[in-house]
Amino acid sequence: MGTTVSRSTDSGHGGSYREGGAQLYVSLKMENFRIEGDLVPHVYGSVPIIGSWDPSKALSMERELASMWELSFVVPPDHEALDFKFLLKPKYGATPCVVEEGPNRLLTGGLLEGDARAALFKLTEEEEVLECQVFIKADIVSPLDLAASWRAYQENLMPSRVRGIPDVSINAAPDGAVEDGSGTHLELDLEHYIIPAPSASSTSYLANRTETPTALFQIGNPWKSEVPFSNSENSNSSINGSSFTIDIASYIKESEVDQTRLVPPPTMVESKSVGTFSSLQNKEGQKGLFVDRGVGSPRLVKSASANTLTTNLNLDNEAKTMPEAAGAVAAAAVADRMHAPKEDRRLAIVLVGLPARGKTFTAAKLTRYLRWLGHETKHFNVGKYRRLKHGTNQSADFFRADNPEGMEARDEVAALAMEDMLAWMHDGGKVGIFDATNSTRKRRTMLMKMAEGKCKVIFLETICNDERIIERNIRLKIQQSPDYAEEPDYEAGLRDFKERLVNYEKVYEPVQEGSYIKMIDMVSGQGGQLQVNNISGFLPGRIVFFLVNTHLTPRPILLTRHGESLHNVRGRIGGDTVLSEAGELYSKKLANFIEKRLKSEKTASIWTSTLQRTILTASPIVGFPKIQWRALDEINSGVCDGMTYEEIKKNMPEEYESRKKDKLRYRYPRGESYLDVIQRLEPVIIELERQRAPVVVISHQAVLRALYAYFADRPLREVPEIEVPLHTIIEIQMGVTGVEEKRYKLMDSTVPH
Ligand SMILES: Nc1ncnc2c1ncn2[C@@H]1O[C@H](COP(=O)(O)OP(=O)(O)O)[C@@H](O)[C@H]1O
Ligand SMILES: O=P(O)(O)OC[C@H]1O[C@@](CO)(OP(=O)(O)O)[C@@H](O)[C@@H]1O
Repeated sequence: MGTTVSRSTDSGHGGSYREGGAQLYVSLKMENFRIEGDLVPHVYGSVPIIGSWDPSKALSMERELASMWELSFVVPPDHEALDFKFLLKPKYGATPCVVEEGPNRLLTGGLLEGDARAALFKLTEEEEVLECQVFIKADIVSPLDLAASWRAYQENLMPSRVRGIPDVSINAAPDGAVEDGSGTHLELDLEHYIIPAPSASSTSYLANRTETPTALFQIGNPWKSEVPFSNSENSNSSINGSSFTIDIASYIKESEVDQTRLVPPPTMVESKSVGTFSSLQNKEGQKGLFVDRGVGSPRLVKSASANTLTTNLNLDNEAKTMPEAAGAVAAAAVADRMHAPKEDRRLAIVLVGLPARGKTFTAAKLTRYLRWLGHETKHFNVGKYRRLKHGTNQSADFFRADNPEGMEARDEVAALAMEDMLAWMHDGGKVGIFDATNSTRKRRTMLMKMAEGKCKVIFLETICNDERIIERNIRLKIQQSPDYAEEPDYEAGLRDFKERLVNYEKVYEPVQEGSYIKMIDMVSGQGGQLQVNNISGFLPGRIVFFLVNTHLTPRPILLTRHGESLHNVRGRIGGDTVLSEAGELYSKKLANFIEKRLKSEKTASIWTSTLQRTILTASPIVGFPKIQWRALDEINSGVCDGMTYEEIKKNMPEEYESRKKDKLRYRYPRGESYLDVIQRLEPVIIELERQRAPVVVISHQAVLRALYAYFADRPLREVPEIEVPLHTIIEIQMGVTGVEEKRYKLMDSTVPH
């Protein structure tokens, strides 16, 4: 038995690895079949992360395979040399504690000094010696490597695990049609396979699904309402105990005289990337710098179940709701909370635009995206406030700029909605989306003043110059808006709405002030432009990136799990097994279904994961390019991979219970959590938004739950329980009214999962 030592020489960092903040990444493995009972291999040594020579603070290695134990950690940059030793002791006890024989092992500048040797443990007085093979790998990694997302590290750049199948492939159509298992051609009547979709149709009027006005239900003068707010620097506020009074009338008045203050010169767009270092505390209460790389880091990061990941930064109450350790989101939030000015930690996206320009549509979509990514977001629709306070039957006159009562009433409801939004942010809300026309500079100035010192404001203006699209939008509005629900005469409604539009057009002032994003003719996904001014920061950057990729071209997205796999039959999770007989039959039925469903489409693509069961499910599909995405791989169940749920319950009861308690945040040791999965799926969502042709996604249960939650606008907490049965296709129809869903069940599944 011996020891293997390696040090990456091609890391490209050159010179001293301390330069540029590069750090030492150490991966240790120990192999022996005879380590049993309570004894678990540990590592302890000269740096705090491995206990500073205190055996009780030694880091425990994790079982990777039956006979292989593993531990990786990153040494903080202020430690030149690392002395360490292996020891055996119980995971949660101090004795017995058997330290390996021989001198300390010394790593200097990433190189192991002295002889490579096996670890020898004297287990008994009678000199019984246990010899373990040891593998030591040290690597110099730059902070960027560590901080970058799962995509960046070599583990994820490995080629597909399914040998012989290229990442992109296309099967030519064979002579004759796809056959089913019995050899006869499947004549599919698609309608025959439709089953009811579980979620309510999302075509209902989007504004109805926005926040319920709170300010409207407060007693007293609506122009003077109490908002619990601590910031008292605003000249329009007066302190009253811990609450603070906003005098809305004075905001409006003041904004009439002071309109030039908010016009900074246009600046370049700045996009910042952030690292993912976070100071974490482990179960035993030891402090150490573990590196939270979010997803896909099974080799790099010490096992970390959800309950071991608690930030010890004493941040504000946002920390309660922030999905910890959710990769980029958590990293950005930590960085923002530590470095950004207080008001920049909350973001108000204020919509601007004439009626029927897609403001509510865009606001709802952005809300859905940000919530899905884990940012607490709410959509405040001023129209809803107006309808509640003034009824649904206001005529076009109400919207005339020379109608003082109408103007006052409209400003009032806008201010009330803004007030609700700011109060919500004060209670921990992160992103408020403020949806109204806000089409004059005076109104925007009022909103800016209200938000001063409390949140960052970005205007999001939707502009459309295509008369045909405007006409279509107007007709959609008449059909959907509660403003015309009681108007029996469609043409009269149309005339009134057009008159309302003219009233707005007369006083419309496009945004030229503050930070803004302008979406100009961005409906088709081709042409059009997105202009940005004075935008910086992680979240605004993501928002711009999201918006630039969205469009309204109608197309279906078909989501399906792979056909039943051998592991499904045995009730085992994860793995990379082939299909069962039933699974193979499904793959043929699916090919048949897709052939028929996408018959009239000029192009389409089939996306699979890199696991055999999805690739095999796609294999009978012909004529469409197939693309393998590693991001579509099933949730990584780490050390539980290949086990049944019963086995996990029996052998790792703590893990089983932790998952049961919080399935969304629970991270399998050396694997992923649902939140991790969501983070790694973000590029998939962006690409699904950007595609204009149909896409068929053949993936896995956990991944499809996460994708489906985005389209169906389901809250994160529900994600791990969403039903995604085998042998069923979920069709998401993207289009001008939003997202609609249909389900087709092609065959029964023989197993519950
Ligand atoms: N960027 C856009 N430009 C033009 N029309 C859009 C845009 N985004 C969505 N739409 C379309 O506009 C229709 C009406 O949108 P809605 O959000 O109700 O308008 P608004 O809130 O501006 O009155 C939507 O159903 C959608 O089809
Ligand atoms: O999060 P839970 O409910 O465990 O579901 C995810 C599990 O679904 C499974 C089946 O049990 O997906 P898949 O069918 O893709 O194999 C497991 O591999 C995976 O771990």
